[in-house]
Amino acid sequence: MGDYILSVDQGTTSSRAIVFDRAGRICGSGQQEFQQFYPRDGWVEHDPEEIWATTLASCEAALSAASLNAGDIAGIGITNQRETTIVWDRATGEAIYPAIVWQDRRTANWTAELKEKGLEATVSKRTGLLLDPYFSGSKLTWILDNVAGARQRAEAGELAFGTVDSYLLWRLTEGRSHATDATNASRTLLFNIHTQQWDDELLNLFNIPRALLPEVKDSADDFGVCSLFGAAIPIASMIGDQQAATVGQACFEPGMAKSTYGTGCFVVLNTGDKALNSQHRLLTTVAYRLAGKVTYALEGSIFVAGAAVQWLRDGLHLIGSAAETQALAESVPSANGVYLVPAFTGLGAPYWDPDARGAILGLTRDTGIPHIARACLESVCYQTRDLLEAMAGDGASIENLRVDGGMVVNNWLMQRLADTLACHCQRPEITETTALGAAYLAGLQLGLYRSLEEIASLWQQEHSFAPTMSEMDRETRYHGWLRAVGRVRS
Ligand SMILES: Nc1ncnc2c1ncn2[C@@H]1O[C@H](COP(=O)(O)OP(=O)(O)O)[C@@H](O)[C@H]1O
Ligand SMILES: O=P(O)(O)OC[C@H](O)CO
Repeated sequence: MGDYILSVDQGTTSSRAIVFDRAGRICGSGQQEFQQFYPRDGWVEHDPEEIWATTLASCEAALSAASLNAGDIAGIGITNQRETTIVWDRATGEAIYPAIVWQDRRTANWTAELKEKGLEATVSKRTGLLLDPYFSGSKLTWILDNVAGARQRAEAGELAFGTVDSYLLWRLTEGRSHATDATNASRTLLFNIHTQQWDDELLNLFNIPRALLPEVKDSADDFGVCSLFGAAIPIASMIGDQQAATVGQACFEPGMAKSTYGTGCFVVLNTGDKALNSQHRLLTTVAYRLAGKVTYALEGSIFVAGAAVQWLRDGLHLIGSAAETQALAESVPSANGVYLVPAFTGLGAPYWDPDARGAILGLTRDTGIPHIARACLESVCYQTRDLLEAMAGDGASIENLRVDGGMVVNNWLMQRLADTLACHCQRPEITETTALGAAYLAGLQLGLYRSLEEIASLWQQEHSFAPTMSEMDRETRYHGWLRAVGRVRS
């Protein structure tokens, strides 16, 4: 057995697999995009079979790109888009309904009703979350109530529920393991983050039979064995993607924070063994659980970051590639008063407004594509500032932010981010931090690393962006953003 780790990163728009060596270097990777389904306004679905097929193909491609065989792989780590909800038949492994994606808002009315009944405080106290359709709980109830026979079959123990990690684990172990980890469980609205147990009162509230649920394990644990690649490989870690990036960025000390810019944007701040109760509508979540010990985090979740750039490319056809936004933004001295609020699926933290919709404001006869592209990138910076303002309100001021995700190759965006936040934005050598985090935890479980300290010593900075904008400029621009957001609120 070699000391390579195969890391599976199942994201919202593509499935990826990366082989890492012990030093955290990439040896080979594979990636496949898959189809997004928007069957109705506010609905977003994936085909679970496509999630599986693209994952499997990516793993095979990564092994082949690294010129390695299954026998060289010490273990597999799994990281995944979180909250996305799948129910499958335990006998056949087939899903009974498409995966309902985290961005899906179909249960907004129901979660609003629960809120009106005054249930949010109870739910928040136990889960650290809010009553929002983002999380898995109401999506699972919807499947049980809307797919013929699902509730009876669930009660009879014939069906299994899982977030994408559990579903992949089931497939990778050929139906032998039904488990999740504490980070993924902490996004379901059904899991008590203080007792680390599925919570009977929450299961009652959402009317979920216990027989559906996976076992909850540590993020580095013995999850089973995969024999699909020609040798038996232990699956040694599972962790939600934003938490995995927190590990990949080595944010192991309280006060350290990372921000990931992919489809959405997620800021995660390590709060150590304290589950802070946010007064500013941030989430309290499990950062990782190792050897039964929980490290908590505060999280700010933005639903649309890179997805707005994708919309410029695929929806409006204003650009040919995401990378073009940098030259376009640089080609004009300012956005000329234009603000783009990308509330395509409502607004996440700190607004939590599922009914808000997007807008481009401040258009004049002079507005051109460069201004819109620049406003699009700026919206990512302003939304991050909204989160950091909320964190500051909760007593956490962030001076250094470790950044990663597909968007951080954009140097203009990174400089603008540092200017908007008035903090240093540190880009690491390896920006595939999500896959890296899952690999590190698998390596920890298998004894390739002795401790988190050893993992932290592997983190290397590629570039740090320092703020240069005047305070007056920064504040004037941000106030314009707040006014624009005020215009799209429901
Ligand atoms: N140079 C760039 N400038 C701005 N945005 C970019 C750039 N390159 C990629 N992106 C955006 O980054 C996102 C892809 O990041 P990635 O981390 O792969 O996303 P995910 O894991 O959510 O699928 C896309 O939405 C894309 O529009
Ligand atoms: O697939 P990503 O990288 O956009 O991440 C999605 C998040 O996990 C949703 O909570």
